[in-house]
Amino acid sequence: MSEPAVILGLRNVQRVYTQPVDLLSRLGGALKGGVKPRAVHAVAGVDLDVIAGEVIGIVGESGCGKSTLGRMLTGILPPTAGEIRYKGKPVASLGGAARREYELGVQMIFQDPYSSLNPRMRVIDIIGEGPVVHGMIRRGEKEAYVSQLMHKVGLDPSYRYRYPHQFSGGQRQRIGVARALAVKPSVIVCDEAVAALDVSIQAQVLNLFMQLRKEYSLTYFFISHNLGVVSHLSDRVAIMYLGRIVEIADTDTIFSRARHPYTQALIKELPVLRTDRRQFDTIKGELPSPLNPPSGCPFHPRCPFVMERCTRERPVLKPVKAAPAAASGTTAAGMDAGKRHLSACHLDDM
Ligand SMILES: Nc1ncnc2c1ncn2[C@@H]1O[C@H](COP(=O)(O)OP(=O)(O)OP(=O)(O)O)[C@@H](O)[C@H]1O
Repeated sequence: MSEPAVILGLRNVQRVYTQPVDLLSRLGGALKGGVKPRAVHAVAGVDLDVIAGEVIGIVGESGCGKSTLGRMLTGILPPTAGEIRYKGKPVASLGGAARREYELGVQMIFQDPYSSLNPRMRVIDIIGEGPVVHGMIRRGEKEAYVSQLMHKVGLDPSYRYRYPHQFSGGQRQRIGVARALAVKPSVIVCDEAVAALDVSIQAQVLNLFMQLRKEYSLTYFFISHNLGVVSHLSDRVAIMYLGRIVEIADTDTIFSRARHPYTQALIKELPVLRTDRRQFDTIKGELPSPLNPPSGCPFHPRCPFVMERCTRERPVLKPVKAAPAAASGTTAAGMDAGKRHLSACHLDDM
């Protein structure tokens, strides 16, 4: 069987922020004069192959590094260590036309449809200027091109000379989708793309994503704090905790055979999750500050199954041993990169 095409490959990707002092104080430090900025490992080493055409969901609590990871994928933010590859080539080494192909090929849709669109620009320019500037269409073709894209995303093309404030939240998010599509991307990174919308509108926008996926053969990197939202559209789900992936598997496996206690806790909470909540309040304790991460397994202070080993040794992400009932002749190690079930928990060694 041939290997699946990896469109984005991440190897030990990290992002360290030097935390400015005012941010430090927001993180709870009782800071008086003389405090030096400290390093925050927002993303502390992520290995991941994103397969062309898949929808991969990234889930975790606020502050676990999801947005930072998403921004690194688009090139907005460079990693401080590790490597990101686009279609097999290291992004850091791309220049000229190849760099431009990557930057256009990986587009981002942001959470806030109110602040992510320039209020002084008309929709025709928001959607159409990128393709003109990058030579994908001629200026004279802009009107027809934008009208066609507006139609595709469910907007009335006759509104193309309007400004963002003349649209509802859901419509603005559709403008953001059209702007991303306009430069013909292969990958779309959706960062909490429906979190700011009413629940009924969320469903419409999620359906739009799925419809466009088929039509444009898109790969989605779908970031959300809400496992419920992610489960509806993702082929695979990666669970992040304090800057690292702690479990990853196809969506059905995550729901039927989650191995990591954190994933299990997220699933248990699902019936009580509301889309406007950013914290999972039934998991014991709070997400530790990345300024001062716990020793050993980062989840150990909140884990109901904590063992002595967990307090001193950080478990690595490794293939989950197939349970005898679930093993159907294929071992986890023998499965392709897109299907593997990996978890980072010492319980798996028992
Ligand atoms: N520009 C920055 N400077 C300093 N620290 C930052 C910066 N951006 C993010 N951080 C810190 O990095 C960590 C990860 O933040 P990030 O926004 O990536 O997490 P997240 O999971 O996307 O959270 P949210 O869902 O709230 O956006 C947090 O501790 C955050 O305070």
